[in-house]
Amino acid sequence: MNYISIKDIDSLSKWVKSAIKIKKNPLKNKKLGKNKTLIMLFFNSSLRTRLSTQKAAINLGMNVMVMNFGSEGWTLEFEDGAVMNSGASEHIKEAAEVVSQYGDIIAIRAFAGLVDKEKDYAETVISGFLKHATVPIVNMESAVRHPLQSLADAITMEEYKTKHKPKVVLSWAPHPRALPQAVANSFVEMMQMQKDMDFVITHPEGYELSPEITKDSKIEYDQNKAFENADFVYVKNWSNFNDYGKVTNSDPNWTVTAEKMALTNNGKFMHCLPVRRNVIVSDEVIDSENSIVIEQANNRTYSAQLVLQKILKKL
Ligand SMILES: CCC[C@H](NC(C)=O)C(=O)O
Ligand SMILES: NC(=O)OP(=O)(O)O
Repeated sequence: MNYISIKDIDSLSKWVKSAIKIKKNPLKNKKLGKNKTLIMLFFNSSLRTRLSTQKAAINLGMNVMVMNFGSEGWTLEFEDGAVMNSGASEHIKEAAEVVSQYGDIIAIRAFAGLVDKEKDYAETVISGFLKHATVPIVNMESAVRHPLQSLADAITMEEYKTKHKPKVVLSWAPHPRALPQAVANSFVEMMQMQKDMDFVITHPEGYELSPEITKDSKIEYDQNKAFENADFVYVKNWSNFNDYGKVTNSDPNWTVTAEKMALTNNGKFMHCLPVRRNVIVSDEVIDSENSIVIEQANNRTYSAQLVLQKILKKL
């Protein structure tokens, strides 16, 4: 069993309930991971994913090995049959097979390069590990998806929802750097699995996410209209998908302010973090009692722990 996409989950509602049960007694399965090793490979930076996933493994009694592959590992070649006479020192085939011998589960973070859309959306890096590794793979944010985040997001909304069918908004907000679409993509895919939620995506025209992700999800180009009566406002920047990897809009009118949150139904503010204060969201909003970003980050441990537990039980 791998965990690459939120769509690897057979029943989101059952997984969310299981995660909340784990949260109530996180050391219940402390022996499950005894003498099993989680290897975590980071091609990019992390705070929450690294610490919460390691904490989850510790809660299950696992050994953990972490490597900053991006700065400490060899440059990898992912193309089969490549003549390796330029930058790459090692082929993914050897790297994945060798790492598989050192651990029982491999978790990988490898962000989108935001240069070659085809390469990114082919999930080249994590697909290379999936193809050549001989142990289960967990996605800690790939080019296209961040399923540990979106499972934690689902857990958080379950904990905080106050009505049967809450309105949930995914809102773009400006950012000075080009960021991946992965978090937004996974949030959309998770929302499409929700049975009783009213979901809308809002972003400037031209900032549409991949249609293969959004499918028939509702898109509203007027942010204020999207915020009306919302119960959850999930905010995330992403770089342009159509003009791939570019920052073509940095309009501060999309920054989430108290005035915008006043349009909601006393809505909760959510963000995966890290967040650029007073660019993505005002201090007033993120410091308000309606902001649940810290508990949302806490739930990353239980999201990861449920995934690791399910994989361990199948080893
Ligand atoms: C969890 C978010 C990771 C990353 N954020 C940054 C700042 O690179 C992103 O936007 O995908
Ligand atoms: N939300 C999230 O994945 O945070 P990090 O990038 O700090 O791991």
